[in-house]
Amino acid sequence: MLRFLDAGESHGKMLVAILEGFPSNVPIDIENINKQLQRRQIGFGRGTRMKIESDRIEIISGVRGGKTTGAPICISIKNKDYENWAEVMDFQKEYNEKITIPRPGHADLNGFLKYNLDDIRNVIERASARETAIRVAIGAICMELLKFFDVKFISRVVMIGNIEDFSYIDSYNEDLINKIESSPIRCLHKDIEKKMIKEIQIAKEIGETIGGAIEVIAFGVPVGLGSYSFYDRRMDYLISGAMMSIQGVKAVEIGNGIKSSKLYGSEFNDKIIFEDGRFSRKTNNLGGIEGGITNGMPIKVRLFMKPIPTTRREFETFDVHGNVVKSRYERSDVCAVPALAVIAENVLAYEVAKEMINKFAGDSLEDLLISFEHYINRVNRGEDYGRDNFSPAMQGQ
Ligand SMILES: Cc1cc2nc3c(=O)[nH]c(=O)nc-3n(C[C@H](O)[C@H](O)[C@H](O)COP(=O)(O)O)c2cc1C
Ligand SMILES: C=C(O[C@@H]1CC(C(=O)O)=C[C@@H](OP(=O)(O)O)[C@H]1O)C(=O)O
Repeated sequence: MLRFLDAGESHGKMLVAILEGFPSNVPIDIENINKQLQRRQIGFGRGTRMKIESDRIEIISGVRGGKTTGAPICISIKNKDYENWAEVMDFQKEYNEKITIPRPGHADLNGFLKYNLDDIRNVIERASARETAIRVAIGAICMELLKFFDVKFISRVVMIGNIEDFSYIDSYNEDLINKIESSPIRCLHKDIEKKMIKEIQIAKEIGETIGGAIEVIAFGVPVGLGSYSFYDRRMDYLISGAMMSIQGVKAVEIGNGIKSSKLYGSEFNDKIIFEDGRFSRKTNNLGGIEGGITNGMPIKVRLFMKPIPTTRREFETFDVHGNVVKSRYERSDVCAVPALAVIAENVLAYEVAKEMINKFAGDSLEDLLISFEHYINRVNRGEDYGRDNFSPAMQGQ
């Protein structure tokens, strides 16, 4: 079973993670991981912190001679900003300037009360979305594995404030990807991109922040990941939980889930097609998941992100002692929706890789591929594919 643990504070020395259960012999090109980290950092609307950081992964264990060994993969990403925070973050010497004014919308007040702290700084440090950098690195390692199964991802921004671009993408296409990757806001259409940028600029000028939505699609995921047999094996449970755990995400839609409640069953169902010995679907309203199991269509997920909680615009609030005070502002992103798209892509890669490893259980890449090939031959059977071609265990039954 694939799993990971991560640790690290936003302004601490570094972020670290251990990924366990990853198969051996998977080539790891560190520049591919760094590319994902870099993609997460760009995007119109980010604050000054992203000018300080230039995230790069360091591999500490589990990879040797360019390939995974099957041992736990330990990775880290340095926080360059630590240099400016060494005194504040010192693990021994207490820092005297405590933060006592919680920001609504952030974890500040709840974390302060829950952990019986005397400084909101301790909440901020771990609640921060800085943690998404290491999660992207984990997902990027999973992408290195998924390449062997031809699983590919597209992510883009579909909404900023009131500006929408829900145009339909049904296939993996390099041309589309180039357009998205060259857009400062990961928007597919230039005219809409301009309007989205304008929305962010207006928010910034008035000291406000703004949210939006993204879409991520995984192409090439085979039929049969996840299961209906138990709630926590359902693919939609796994994906939506992982996506909701990303800071600022307030809603997850799988396929055209929101529209579904307005349609008749026969309009919404994705009709079954059987052609050239393969099953597929006429449409993909369900976003590639039925009964908790992938159905071979692209997995399509939309995430809706609230506006960033920290605003430059001042307001009256309460400090932790119950005194009326002015709100506190240091620095902040105005919009992080483009970054969310990249995060979601990598978070989805982890969930898909985890279920691929569950389904095609093997300790090495070669074992996984043999199991995968056997399975794909079985499910994509042509009309002449008889029972004898099933696994040896089933022959003669
Ligand atoms: C990439 C990214 C960057 C973010 N940047 C900020 C930020 O600069 N300031 C801020 O207050 N919140 C920021 N957030 C959102 C907060 O981390 C988040 O709202 C907070 O941790 C509370 O969690 P919740 O919104 O999931 O309840 C960011 C989120 C993401 C995904
Ligand atoms: C550091 C990152 O995002 C941070 C997420 C974040 C928050 O409150 O979630 C607050 C900001 O941090 P700071 O207070 O240092 O400016 C963002 O920059 C990152 O994405 O790498």
